[in-house]
Amino acid sequence: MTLERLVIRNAGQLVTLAGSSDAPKTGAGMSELGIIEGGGVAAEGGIIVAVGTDEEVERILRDRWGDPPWNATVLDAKRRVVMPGLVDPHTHLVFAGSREYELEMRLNGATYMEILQAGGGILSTTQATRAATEEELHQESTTRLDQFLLHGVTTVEAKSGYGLTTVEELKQLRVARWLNETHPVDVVSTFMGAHAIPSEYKTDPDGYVDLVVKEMIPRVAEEGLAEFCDVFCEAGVFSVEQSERILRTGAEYGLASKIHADEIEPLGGAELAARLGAVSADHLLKASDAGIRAMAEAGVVAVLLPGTAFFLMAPFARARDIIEAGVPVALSTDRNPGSSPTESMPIIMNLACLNMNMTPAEVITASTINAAHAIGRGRAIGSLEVGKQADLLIMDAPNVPYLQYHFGVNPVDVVVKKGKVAAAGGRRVE
Ligand SMILES: N=CN[C@@H](CCC(=O)O)C(=O)O
Ligand SMILES: [Zn+2]
Repeated sequence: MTLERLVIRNAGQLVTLAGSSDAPKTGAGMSELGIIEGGGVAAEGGIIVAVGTDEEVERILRDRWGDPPWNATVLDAKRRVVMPGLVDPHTHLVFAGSREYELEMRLNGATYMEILQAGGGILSTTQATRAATEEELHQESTTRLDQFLLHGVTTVEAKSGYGLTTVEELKQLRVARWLNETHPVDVVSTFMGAHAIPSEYKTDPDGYVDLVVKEMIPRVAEEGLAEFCDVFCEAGVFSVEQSERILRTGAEYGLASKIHADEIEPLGGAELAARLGAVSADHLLKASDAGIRAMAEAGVVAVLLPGTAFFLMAPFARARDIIEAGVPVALSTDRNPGSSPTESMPIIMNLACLNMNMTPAEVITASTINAAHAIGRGRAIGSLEVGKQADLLIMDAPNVPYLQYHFGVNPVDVVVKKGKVAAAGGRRVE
């Protein structure tokens, strides 16, 4: 059996992001993209086998495959940007329904938390998700994954958290596993039973924490359904103490910690993430200076979600302060039906640049190699280096800054997933 071969040549800018597979980029390092002008890349069996100038790649391939013709798919990048596939490290992918009516309520003055406390928000999506079959959830989520793919995302993290009973949380995670098996986009699962206090436990929140800790986490671990455990640590949802108990139990069962931290109130989620050595702390709109410093010391990745600030009409996270403090920053859509209903990482990247003052180069780092580290995949994806998975994009842009300049359109032309063309010209390729 011959392994599938792919060659991309004639990139105007080949954005490699090489050299950060062991640890995410921080500070000035976030601006180092390892660009090769006039570059090329080749893959065999889904793995990158050559990266360099076109001449270097040709030489490596002659050594490896002999004289051409090579029986390979050869793509001409036409002097455009070639870069790693985007990684989205924070989504609530698997759910049923939509919540457009809440946008109108918010425009009329209701807040996100008021809607949740009145039994709407996450709780209304929970009702819809409980009522859906696994097949229905798989179908709805496949449509979302298709959109992710067309917008250049080749790996997503997906959280549970719209089940809020043991059976329903396991159902969501099984759908995520099924999507990973059936869709070209890789799906990395996170258990987030602590996403909201379900109505049944409204008067007994600690009883719900008991259920998460004593029943849900052991079952999730037993079935091997998730790699990470996440908590919505927020005033009126899960306290710092409750969050700590849940995340420590998750860690005992082998689930690495993530946390929705300091999104609406400055509760101390960033400090907790640092104390626990969490892989990432996400949102951070209200993170304190001390929390940010502690994250830098502990090496916690900050996953910033500017789509959420934009859609909730809230002040954006302090990306500049966070980067300058030495915290590695990643970006994500936070795809969910309430606070960020988009699969477009390119739009998120535009928002990060124009509303959080991240440079075009930092935005690329945050959406590739640093995002890969935020889900424990830094050694496998997120950069174009020999031995890594051949997930890459040809963009309709002559250079990196152009990607943030020509906003509001989908800049992705070709998506290569594991060495095969998975989408081109805005359509999936089977
Ligand atoms: N903030 C908590 N969870 C999600 C929103 C989920 C929802 O509204 O359905 C978030 O990350 O923004
Ligand atoms: Zn979220």
